Amino acid sequence: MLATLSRFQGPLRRPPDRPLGLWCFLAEKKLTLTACYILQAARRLQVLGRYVSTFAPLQAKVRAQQKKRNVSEKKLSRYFVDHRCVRLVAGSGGKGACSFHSEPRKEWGGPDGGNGGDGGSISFKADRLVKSLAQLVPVYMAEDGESGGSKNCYGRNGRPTFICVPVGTVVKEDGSTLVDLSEHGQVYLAVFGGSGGKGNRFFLSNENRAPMTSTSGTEGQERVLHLELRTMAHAGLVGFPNAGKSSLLRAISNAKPAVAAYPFTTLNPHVGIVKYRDHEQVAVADIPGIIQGAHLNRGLGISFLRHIERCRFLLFVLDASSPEPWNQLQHLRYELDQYEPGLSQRPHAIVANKIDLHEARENLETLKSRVTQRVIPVSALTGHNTEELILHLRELYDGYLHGDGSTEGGKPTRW
Ligand SMILES: Nc1nc2c(ncn2[C@@H]2O[C@H](COP(=O)(O)OP(=O)(O)OP(=O)(O)O)[C@@H](O)[C@H]2O)c(=O)[nH]1
Ligand SMILES: [Mg+2]
Repeated sequence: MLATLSRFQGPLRRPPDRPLGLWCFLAEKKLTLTACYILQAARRLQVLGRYVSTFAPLQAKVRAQQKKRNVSEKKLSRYFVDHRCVRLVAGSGGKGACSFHSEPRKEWGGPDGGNGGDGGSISFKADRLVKSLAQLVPVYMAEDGESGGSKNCYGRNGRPTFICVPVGTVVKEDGSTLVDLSEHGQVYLAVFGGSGGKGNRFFLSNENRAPMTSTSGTEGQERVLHLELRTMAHAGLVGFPNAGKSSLLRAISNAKPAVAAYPFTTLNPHVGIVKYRDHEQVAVADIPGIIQGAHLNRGLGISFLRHIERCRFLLFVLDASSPEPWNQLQHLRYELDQYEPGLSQRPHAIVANKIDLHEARENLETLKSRVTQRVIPVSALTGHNTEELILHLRELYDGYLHGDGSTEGGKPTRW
């Protein structure tokens, strides 16, 4: 017992050769030092605790302050893919098994070969979180069904494959449209998997008590399909290059398309949302510039006009400062009708942009007298009269909700 106690006393035990006064001094110093260490450790922990607790909100604040970087148009055209050709190969069915039941003292167990599983199918699924067809690969192969086994075991079916595509994807085969995936969650079963083969148990009959027949599964369907993405927006900005379409979209919505003083700055459609006080939202798409002869593949051609096809109403953006802006309107209408007859007759408004310039103000009256529709003079640069445009946009949208949208047969699209 004494020995144990003396071991516990450990370092505080006075060595027999040390005088009592010195030993007390050293012991006291040791205690003080230990207390200091404990205090220091506590302080460090406190500091660490404060650091840990304030770190996350601090980071969040920094993150919130960081602006969303504008992706350059060149990069965007790499990421934004609006058409793709894919080969789909569904899974083949599994083989049926040929086997006989085997058990001691049971000589004629009978056939027990199970059927093979069905091959996996491939479907397209519209997903509102997917924005481009860029992630699609050229070939999709679904899983094959498993072969059947003895003891009446059926093979497992191949798992179905779902390819997520953006809402607004049109699936075509040899030029004809198969389906228009215009609603979130809509599924189109593109290729069916092959059916599984039959095991010899399937062929058991009164005439044949020991069938040796089993069939192999059928091949899965194979198809080459063309996918096309058509941007879904309520309004489309249509105009010549440099007319100020992107500047206008920047002025009226939260979108940030690139703006520059050279033609064909915009290479891909951009969608901006115009928000109203009653929480209605109108989607406006900025389409790359069209030039005279675009239908003959001049400029960027008319391949992107497929994005206009989906727009319920159009905003013809004219550079009012250019000589004879009314001619621009004629050419734009002609090009649209070349792509799809009657496309230019959709509900529309004419926007005379760059009204801050002297030449534009001079041309405005002549432009108004030359066209029958309403002309809205605006300046995307200074923001002058954009309110009138936003209000007119709402009128067009209300017209679409109450009449035009329902004539298309579908539900009006809301953002
Ligand atoms: N003075 C003036 N300049 C404008 C106005 N709107 C646009 N611009 C200028 O016109 C040039 C072209 O503008 P963008 O918005 O890129 O024109 P865009 O129609 O989108 O051109 P693309 O993308 O090439 O089809 C830029 O230099 C703008 O600063 C305006 O209201 N007034
Ligand atoms: Mg542009």
